[in-house]
Amino acid sequence: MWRVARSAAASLRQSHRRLSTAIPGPCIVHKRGADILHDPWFNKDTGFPLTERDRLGLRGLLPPRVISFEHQYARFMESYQSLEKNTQGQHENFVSLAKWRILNRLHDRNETLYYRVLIDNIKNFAPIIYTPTVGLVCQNYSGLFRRPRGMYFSAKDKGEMMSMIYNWPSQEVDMIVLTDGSRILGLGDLGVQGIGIPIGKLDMYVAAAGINPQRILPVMLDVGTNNQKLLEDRLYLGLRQPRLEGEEYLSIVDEFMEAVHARWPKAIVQFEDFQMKWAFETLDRYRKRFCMFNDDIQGTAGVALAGLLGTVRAQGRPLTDFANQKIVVVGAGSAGLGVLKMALQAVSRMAGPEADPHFFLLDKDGLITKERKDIDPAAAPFAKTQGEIEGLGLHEGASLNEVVKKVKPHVLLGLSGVGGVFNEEVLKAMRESDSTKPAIFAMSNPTANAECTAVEAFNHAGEDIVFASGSPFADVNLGNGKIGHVNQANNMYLFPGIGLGALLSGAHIITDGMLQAAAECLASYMTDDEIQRGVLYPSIDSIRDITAEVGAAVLRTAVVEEVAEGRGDVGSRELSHMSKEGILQYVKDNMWYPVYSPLVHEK
Ligand SMILES: NC(=O)C1=CN([C@@H]2O[C@H](COP(=O)(O)OP(=O)(O)OC[C@H]3O[C@@H](n4cnc5c(N)ncnc54)[C@H](O)[C@@H]3O)[C@@H](O)[C@H]2O)C=CC1
Ligand SMILES: CC(=O)C(=O)O
Ligand SMILES: [Mg+2]
Repeated sequence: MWRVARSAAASLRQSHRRLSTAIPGPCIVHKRGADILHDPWFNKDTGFPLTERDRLGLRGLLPPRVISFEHQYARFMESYQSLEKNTQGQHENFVSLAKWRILNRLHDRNETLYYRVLIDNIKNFAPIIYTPTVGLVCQNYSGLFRRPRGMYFSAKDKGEMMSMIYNWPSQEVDMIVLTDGSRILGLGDLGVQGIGIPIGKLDMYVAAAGINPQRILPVMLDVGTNNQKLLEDRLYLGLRQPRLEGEEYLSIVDEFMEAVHARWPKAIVQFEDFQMKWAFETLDRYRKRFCMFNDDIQGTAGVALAGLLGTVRAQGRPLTDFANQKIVVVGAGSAGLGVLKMALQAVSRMAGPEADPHFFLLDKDGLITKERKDIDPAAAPFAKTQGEIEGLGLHEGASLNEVVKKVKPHVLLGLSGVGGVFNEEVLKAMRESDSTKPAIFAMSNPTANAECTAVEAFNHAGEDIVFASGSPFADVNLGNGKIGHVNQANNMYLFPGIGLGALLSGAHIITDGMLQAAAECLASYMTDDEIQRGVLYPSIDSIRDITAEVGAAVLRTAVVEEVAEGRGDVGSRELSHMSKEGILQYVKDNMWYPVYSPLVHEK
C-alpha cells in the first residue's frame, strides 16, 4: 500500500489546480530515498530527474538513464500490447486476469503513470478495472491478493473504529466507496472479496471525475459472509462467521460512519453493492445526517432514466410522452426499485401527481401484484391491482413471457442479476411492441449475468430496437452495412459526477434535486442525431467531459437548494455568484490530472 507523507496533503491541495496546467506545481514529501521509490503516489520509477535524485537521496538507487514520462508510458503500452498478442487464443478469463494483473502492478508501483494510461485508454481499460473483469477479480481475490489497498473494518473491530480511522495515512479524504460485500454485481455474497468493487469504482472516480487519488479511500465492512463456499475456503481472507444481522449489523455501520465523519467531516460516502434490505435501510438512516448516497439505488436510477428519456426521443415523440410509456422492469431489488422510484417522480413532474404510469414489475416469482403475499414495502407502490391487469389477461406471478406478450411494452429493462432471462421467446415477443423503436436494457453485471447479449437482442427482437447493457458488448453487425449500436447503461456515467459535484459544492447532504439534475444532464447530453442512431449514452472515451457536466449540474442544484457550504477558499457566497459557465469551469479546474510534479523534500 502506498503511504502518504503526513502533511503532504495540504501542499497537494495548493498544487491541485496547477497540476492540470503545463508546469505542475511542486509537491512536498517528507520521506527520502528508497521510501519514495516504494510509495506509488510519489514514485516516478526511472523518471526521476538527476537533480531530484540528488535532492531526495535517490542517486545510485536507480539505473543511471533518465526516462521521460512519455517514454515510460510507451514502454508500458508496449508490454500491455505484447501481453495481448501473446495470450491470443487463450481462455477469456485467463486473458482478462492477466491484463488486470499488469495494470494492478503499475497501480501498486506508480500511480501517476497508472492513472494517465487509464485516462487515455479508458475504453480499453474500463472493462478490466471495472465491470466485467472486476467481478472475476473479486471471485478470485484470495488467490490474487498481494498487497492491501483501502481499509478493512470488521465485526471484530467494534469499539475501535474511531481510532482505526486514523491509521489511514492520508490527512484528507474526499471520496469513500464502502461495501459489505453482500451483493457484488450479480455474483451474490462475496464477503471480504468484494473490496475489488470499491477499488474499481474509485479508479473510475479518478479517471472520470479527476478526484485526487491521494484523497480516495476504498472500504470493506466485513461483517461475515453467508457464502458457504467461502466459509469453507482455507484461503478466504475475511471473517469466518455468518453475517451479522439486525441491530448488531447496524451498530457496525453506525460506528464506521461516525468515525469517518469525525476525521473527515466533508468526505462523501458512496454505498455500493449492499444487499437490498441494507441498501434501503442505510440510505434512509444516513442520507439526512451525512453526505452519502447509494449508487445502486440512486446512481443506477439516474442512468436508467436518462436512457428511458432517450428512447422516447428515439421514437420521435415529445419527452412528456414518457408518462405513456409501457415499461416492464425485471428485478425488484435495490436497482430495479430505484429506477422505478425515479421514473415515477419524472412522470409526476411531467403529468402531475395523479398520473398513472404504465410500469410492470417482476421478480423471481413473476409479476408483482397487490395479491402478492409478504410484499416488500419498497415494491408495494409498483404492485398492480386486479383492475389494472385483468383486461390484459394477466395475474399475480405471471411469467415474463406472458407479461411481454400481453403488455407489448415500449421498454424491457432487466436488473435481475440473472443471465439469459430475456430468452429467445421473450425477445421475439418484443417484436410486437407498441413502440416503433422498442428498447431492451439488459443492465445486469457482469457480462454472464446480462439478461441477454447484444447479438441475441438484435437477432431476436429485430434491427429497429435500441439496446443497452450494463457491461460492454461490441456493436452488432446487422449486415448490409448496418450496425446495431450497443449502449453501456451503467451507473459509471453518473456516480463520478454526483460525487464531484457534491464535493465541490461542500454540500452536507445529497438531495433528490441534485440526483435529478445529474440524470437530466446526462439525458440532455446526447444530440438528436445521436439519439436517432440509437446512441443513448456518450462514448466512454468522453466520460471525463460528461462527468464535468454532471458535476456542474449537481453543484448548481446544491447552490439553488441551499445545501452548498462551499469548499476551501470558495464559500457558498462565491459559488452562488458564479455563472453557469463559471461553475463548469470551476469544476474542470478542480479535476486532478496525472503529471509528474517536482518533489521537494521537507523534514
Ligand atoms: N448497469 C448498472 O449500472 C447496474 C446494474 N446492476 C445490476 O443489477 C442486478 C441486480 O442488482 P440489485 O437490484 O442490487 O440486486 P437484488 O438482489 O437487490 O435484486 C435482484 C432482483 O431480481 C429478482 N430476480 C431474481 N431472479 C429473477 C428472475 N429469474 N426473473 C425475474 N426477476 C428475478 C429478485 O427477485 C430481486 O427482486 C445485478 O446484476 C447488478 O450488477 C445494479 C446496479 C447498477
Ligand atoms: C454497476 C453496478 O454498480 C453494479 O452492477 O452493481
Ligand atoms: Mg453496484
